[in-house]
Amino acid sequence: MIIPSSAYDEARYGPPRRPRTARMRRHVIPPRMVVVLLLAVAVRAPPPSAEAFSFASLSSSSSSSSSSSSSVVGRPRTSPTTLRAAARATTTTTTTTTTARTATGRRMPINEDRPGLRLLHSDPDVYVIENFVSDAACDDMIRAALERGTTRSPVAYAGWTDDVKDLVGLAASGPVAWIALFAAWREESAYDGGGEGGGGGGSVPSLVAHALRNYVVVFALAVSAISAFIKHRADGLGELRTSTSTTLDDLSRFGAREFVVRAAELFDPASSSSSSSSSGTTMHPASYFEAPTVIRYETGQALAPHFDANRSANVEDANRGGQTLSTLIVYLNDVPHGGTTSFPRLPPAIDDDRQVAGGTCLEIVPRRGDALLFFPADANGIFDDRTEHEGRPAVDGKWIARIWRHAHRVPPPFGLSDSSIREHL
Ligand SMILES: O=C(O)CCC(=O)C(=O)O
Ligand SMILES: [Fe+2]
Repeated sequence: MIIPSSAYDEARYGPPRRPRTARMRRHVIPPRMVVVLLLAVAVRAPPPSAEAFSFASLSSSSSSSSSSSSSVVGRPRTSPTTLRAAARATTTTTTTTTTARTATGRRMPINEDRPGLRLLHSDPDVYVIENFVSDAACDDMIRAALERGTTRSPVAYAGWTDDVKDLVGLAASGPVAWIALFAAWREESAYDGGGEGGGGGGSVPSLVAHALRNYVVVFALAVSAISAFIKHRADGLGELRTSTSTTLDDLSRFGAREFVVRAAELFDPASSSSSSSSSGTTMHPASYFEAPTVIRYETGQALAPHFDANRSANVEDANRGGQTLSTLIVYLNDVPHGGTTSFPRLPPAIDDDRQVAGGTCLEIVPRRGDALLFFPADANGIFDDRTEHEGRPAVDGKWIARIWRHAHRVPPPFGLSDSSIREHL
């Protein structure tokens, strides 16, 4: 809080200010004014970047015991607000931004010869892969999820590091500095103009000291307000994802194992068993996966438009393999009504029976055993905003299993353990 000059307590805040000298009074522009102007110029805020107020990353997570995460960025249809979100735990991160930063690089490589691979959209590439896993594997994954129990897929705030940085930076260099300086100047003026001591005080060091003190106080208040605002936004983001989910990290179950094996073959054309990491050590391709997450949508449940990549992945997702380079979803049941996966920024797939008839954007009808494959970021981890997507509200019940392929090894509890990979893959 800015302490009004009338309440100023010199005993507490510093020694009495010395009276102004005659020499100081002769200046046309009082020195304190010069200091205020100089400081104001020095700290003047640059124009906020377009993204300064774009709240984007949320991350949602399932509350299963071993949580994996990914990030989804979403903009709810119900709100014009842009949100950026990244998923934590078994989930989804939601991120939307007002400004598009389109990935320009190539996506990560895959096995292009995979039978059943069908391109629905090129650049950004979106594929359907027919019969990616067997019906029996689909049923087993649903059974495993039911046995384990699904819980509400939470949404945790991702991208918060950038958002906090932007807001704090903006506040620190702009409003906070101005308020602190103005308040200090007022205090000084009030003190000079008839305060106790008959016009004493008002020295430059004193003004600077007051400005700094005010700055600290106002800055602390601004940070508290920003924290409360961000928490409020994060809490609200939970509503963007109403499904329930759980993680399947037990590869002794054949359904999950089949899914992971197929995914490993898809992402590592060179070998279905092992590949070399850039560090020279041998890494199984599944080491880059988050453990499969099974997500259940009951009637009316949905996942709002979001992104699976997180612009702040290097920091916020460092313990889960960094950026999400690819999303692989398998539909575990046929969903005749509702529950489509849509890409609001991409055009409909012409003449494709997976495309929703009459749809205005790329919108895929879930069919048991089929996979949907796309790339939320390019091979270098650059976020691709064109891959915004959503799980439309379910009418019939819908089950999916999802693997996020990250840029680096994903250690447990988010990824699969080395022993599990060694033993089952
Ligand atoms: O439910 C869907 O169709 C999409 C799910 C999804 O985007 C996700 O889990 O990140
Ligand atoms: Fe997603």
